[in-house]
Amino acid sequence: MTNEPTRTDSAPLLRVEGLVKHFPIKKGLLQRQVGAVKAVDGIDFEVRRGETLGVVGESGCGKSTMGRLITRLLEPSGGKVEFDGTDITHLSTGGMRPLRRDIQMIFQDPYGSLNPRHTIGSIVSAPFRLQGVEPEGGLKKEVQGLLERVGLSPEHYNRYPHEFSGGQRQRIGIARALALKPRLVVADEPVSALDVSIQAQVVNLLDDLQDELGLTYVIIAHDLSVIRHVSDRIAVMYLGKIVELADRTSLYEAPMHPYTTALMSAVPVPDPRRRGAKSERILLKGDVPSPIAPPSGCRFHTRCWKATQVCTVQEPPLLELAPGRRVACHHPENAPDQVPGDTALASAGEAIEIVPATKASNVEATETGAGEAAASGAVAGAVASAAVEPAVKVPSPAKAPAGDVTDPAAGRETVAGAEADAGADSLSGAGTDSVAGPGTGREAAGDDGPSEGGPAKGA
Ligand SMILES: Nc1ncnc2c1ncn2[C@@H]1O[C@H](COP(=O)(O)OP(=O)(O)OP(=O)(O)O)[C@@H](O)[C@H]1O
Repeated sequence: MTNEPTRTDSAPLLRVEGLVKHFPIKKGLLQRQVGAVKAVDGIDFEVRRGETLGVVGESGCGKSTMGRLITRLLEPSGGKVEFDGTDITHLSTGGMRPLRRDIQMIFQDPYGSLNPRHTIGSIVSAPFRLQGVEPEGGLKKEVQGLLERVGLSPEHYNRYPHEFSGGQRQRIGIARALALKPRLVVADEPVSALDVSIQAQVVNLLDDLQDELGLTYVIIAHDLSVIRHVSDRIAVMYLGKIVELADRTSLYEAPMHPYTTALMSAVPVPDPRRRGAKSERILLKGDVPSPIAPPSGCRFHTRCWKATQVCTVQEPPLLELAPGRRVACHHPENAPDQVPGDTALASAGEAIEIVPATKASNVEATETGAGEAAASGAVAGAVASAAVEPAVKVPSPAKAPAGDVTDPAAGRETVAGAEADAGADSLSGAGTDSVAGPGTGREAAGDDGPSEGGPAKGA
């Protein structure tokens, strides 16, 4: 069943160079452009065949926009997207149509992305209709086979989305995305709208399908426990930039970018016997700056405890500081300082607060609802024995109380959001079913079909 690569195995399936997406901000009667939201601001990476690239970062850092750019649901403002050697950056709707079979997207909100008036059979068979594909044994048989493959019953063919639990609806979305045997699947927060008890099942299903179908994944998530479980390599994003790109083990064991270090210190330890091993967490103070006017130099310098003068004026390039590890930082952790002896910023000492991990977990639990539960319960439960404990080098503590890390989602309304691309045609399936934006509602744990008990990736 594995899809055959059409080019040499060593060439990446997806290559992204200098990718940019600026959403124009328009004002007044004449709708003059007065600025831009720099959602994605020059990123480079590649995705190898058969791997899972995890993309992580705080809300508003541009993860979803990046996902929509590489699936060409959005038209890039600059840079290049190459899929299997073909430049798809500015392909028209018609030009993209044949590639829709190969590139699919799974969305966060399993309910909003399924048309409530269509039966499951009609939803999952939409990609075949849109692409004019007639499966060998007939459409119904093929769709029922797909339903079975994602852990649903073929009898569900004539039912409607509202009859299913959140986890089951996400399985339907996955069946639709996989209908035409794509080669690249971009999943945007595929489990974050699900109850934590269901998350592990869906993550394991994605894992199994990857092995079975030879899929390449880009999985976008803000939950580091989910990312740790699914990814081979991980890209960490901050304010429209990739600040670190590394294999999973290196990233979790010895993060190099201070932002990654702070993120990793927040990862709960799933094994209760090892909880004591992690005693401190780095809380970043201050808000994420606005992507309309990001800070000069290194975008993270306003919240970084290692920031020096050079960080305010010179943007650090994403450099390979160790084999397979790219980092954009003048003063990385676990690597030689790139600008030794530079004068520290006065604000650096106040940038963070070090708190005991247990207190921090409580804060997180009340703020996000399920942070630790997700890790220790469902998803990371599957990898508990293989959990990597991040080595957090604790810098000198600051004194003032921690501020919230907030969503910079500035001015989404004020912006010409509708620019969101007439040019971007719908993904197959999503073309007939409405695709909602990120959902927030958590689904109650319901009957979620057979549970998956697949082994954890790399465990
Ligand atoms: N259509 C749009 N028009 C204008 N601004 C947008 C649009 N889509 C996203 N943005 C802005 O671009 C920035 C990046 O948003 P994006 O959704 O990509 O971030 P994210 O990391 O996926 O966050 P989240 O996890 O909250 O979805 C945000 O400031 C957001 O407000």
